[in-house]
Amino acid sequence: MKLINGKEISKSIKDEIKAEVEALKAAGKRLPKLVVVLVGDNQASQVYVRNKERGCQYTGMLSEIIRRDNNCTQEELLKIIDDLNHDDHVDGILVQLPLPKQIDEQAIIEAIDPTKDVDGFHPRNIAKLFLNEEGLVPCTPAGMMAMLDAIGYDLDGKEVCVVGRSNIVGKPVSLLALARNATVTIAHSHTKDLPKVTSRADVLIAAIGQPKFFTKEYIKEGAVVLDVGMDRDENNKLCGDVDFEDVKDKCHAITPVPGGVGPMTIALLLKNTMKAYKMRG
Ligand SMILES: Nc1nc2c(c(=O)[nH]1)N[C@@H](CN(C=O)c1ccc(C(=O)N[C@@H](CCC(=O)O)C(=O)O)cc1)CN2
Repeated sequence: MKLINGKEISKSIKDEIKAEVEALKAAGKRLPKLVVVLVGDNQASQVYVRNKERGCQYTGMLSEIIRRDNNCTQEELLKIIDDLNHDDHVDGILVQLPLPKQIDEQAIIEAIDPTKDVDGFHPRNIAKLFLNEEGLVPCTPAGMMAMLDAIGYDLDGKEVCVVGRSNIVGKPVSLLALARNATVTIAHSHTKDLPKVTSRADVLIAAIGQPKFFTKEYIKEGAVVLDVGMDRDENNKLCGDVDFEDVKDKCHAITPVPGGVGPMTIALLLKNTMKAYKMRG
């Protein structure tokens, strides 16, 4: 079994970005800037946002975090986004999800200038992904493709099963796999006989948010398993959707949690910020 090390792969992506930022600095150019908006006090979101800030610091990119409490209104947030859209020093805008219930997430996503939408969630960027056009691609799905590239795994003609149909992960990663000529199945909570469906897959992408759900009867011998889960086990320890210990000897390659897909999300966010900077000229 090959362990797909997200920490290592993400570091090499961050090092490439760092070199690009150093070249910009040496040329006396303006540096790329990411602004993250964090609303509320979700503990996990605080960690992810801190990691995003650290990622920017590592590469030398500029970053700013705008924090608002749980009572922030939709109007207040829309005003923040409008200001950032018009700020020429800002290349990337990211609103950390989830948002408090009084705020309509989709309205917020749609308010972000698509050229600064480094999450790749704006309908215009989703349309580009759908049409296989160049745009800003959601970070977690793009991170998984970068992991497959890093281990030299070609999706052409392979059976990929994505379990989970979220707008952030399941749907976009299915489109990316399709663009690489994979045969894609999207399974979800209404899928009948899930083990039969998943055990046909050369690549299983687990994105359902249920701790250690996927045991070895769900896995094809020699499969590649990408675990997007960020769950807590019975001892409150961080784990994925896949029962790593149970499946590891059946896989060709597998991502751990932590240290797998998560760090790739951050690296691809930095890559998108650099891309947005370059696109804006
Ligand atoms: N606006 C967005 N919100 C959210 C996204 C997103 O892509 N854009 N995705 C997730 C959370 N997320 C990024 O924001 C994210 C999740 C996990 C990690 C990560 O590095 N995880 C570590 C473990 C961290 C820990 O100790 O808890 C790992 O897997 O090794 C990075 C980013 C929802 N919201």
